[in-house]
Amino acid sequence: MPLHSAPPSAALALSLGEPAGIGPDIALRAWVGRHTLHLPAFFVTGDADVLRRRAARLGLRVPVRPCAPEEAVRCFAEALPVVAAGPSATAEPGLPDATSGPAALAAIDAAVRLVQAGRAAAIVTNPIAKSVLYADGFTFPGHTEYLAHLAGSPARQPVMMIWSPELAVIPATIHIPVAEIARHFTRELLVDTGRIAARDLTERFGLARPRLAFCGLNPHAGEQGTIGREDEEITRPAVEALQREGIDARGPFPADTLFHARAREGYDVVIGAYHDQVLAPVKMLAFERAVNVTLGLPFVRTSPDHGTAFDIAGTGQADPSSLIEALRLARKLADADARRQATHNPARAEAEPRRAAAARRA
Ligand SMILES: NC(=O)C1=CN([C@@H]2O[C@H](COP(=O)(O)OP(=O)(O)OC[C@H]3O[C@@H](n4cnc5c(N)ncnc54)[C@H](O)[C@@H]3O)[C@@H](O)[C@H]2O)C=CC1
Ligand SMILES: NCC(=O)COP(=O)(O)O
Repeated sequence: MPLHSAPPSAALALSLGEPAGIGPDIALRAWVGRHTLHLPAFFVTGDADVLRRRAARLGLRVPVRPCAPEEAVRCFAEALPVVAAGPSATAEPGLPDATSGPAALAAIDAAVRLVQAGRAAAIVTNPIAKSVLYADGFTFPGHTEYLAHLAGSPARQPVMMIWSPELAVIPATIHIPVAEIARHFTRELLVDTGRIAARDLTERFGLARPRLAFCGLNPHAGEQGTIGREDEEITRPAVEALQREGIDARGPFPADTLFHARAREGYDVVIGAYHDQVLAPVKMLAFERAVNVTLGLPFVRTSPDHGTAFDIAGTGQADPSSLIEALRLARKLADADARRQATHNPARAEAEPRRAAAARRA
């Protein structure tokens, strides 16, 4: 899939997220800390009034300024740039309402359109409440699958990685009921996931030969097939298939002994069978620093590792650290994509600013 890359001067697009969640709180607090934290410039896509109301409630003096994406870098020093998108949202903090879903979705759609047009360097998404969107008829499990759909990704399954300096993990199956995990846990899924992880960790994260550790589905990785056959019949053949392609895949390993400090020195990322098997360890180790990254997309997308935290929205207790790390990582990965594109295709890289200008005029 060709990469979308914006001129290095383009800002990051941050989607508003669920208007009743902590997305507005952490966006405002990140902007307040922009100078001391040396944050890359970003603009929010969504309803500017949500941010104005939240700033007033939190007692934050943040000038919220509607602008075009191209003005965001210049504007960022003195105001929080907002690119208007979608309908007004009326939800109070902690209380999503009927305007929540459409507003959250429009903010994501706008961010994607802008990155695809080369008008944003990458997208960072604030948390959405899945149940609120499902109630509104949203048919994708989460951002990960929705973004892959918008990007026209050919992958059988988009890849979610939660990355932190301490530990990086990928759940092979994502937001599905536990009762359905075994049915979705296939050799093809693991091989596809391993390939996408190996490619993005090499090309975007700069690891020469990423080491992928596969978790077993069963206790003790099945104990040679005596506690469930899946790890002998699915996980091991998937690891061997990846090894034949030259990918450094290892396992299956029992999940219970894969996350202690010495074990973590033996791999770059864990590919687990299901969501909680691998997200619980990384959130325990690095809740404030971990970042959700979607792998295999033609543009960069990161997100804080946490959710909408309705219990503390609008109270001033929301910690913006994970969003700050998500902004930093998005900038780093987008710059890596732009450098790679310039190396592999200098003519295209040179034409990119003209293409983006044409897209703006269109
Ligand atoms: N990327 C996304 O869009 C994500 C969305 N979600 C959604 O979030 C909603 C709530 O999910 P929960 O499981 O309750 O997880 P949550 O992460 O929203 O909250 C769990 C606990 O951590 C606290 N917390 C979370 N972020 C915090 C922060 N930045 N600073 C201080 N405390 C924080 C909350 O107050 C709560 O006590 C769900 O609807 C879920 O679908 C969950 C994870 C990621
Ligand atoms: N638990 C992670 C999560 O819910 C994030 O999902 P996504 O919206 O990034 O697909």
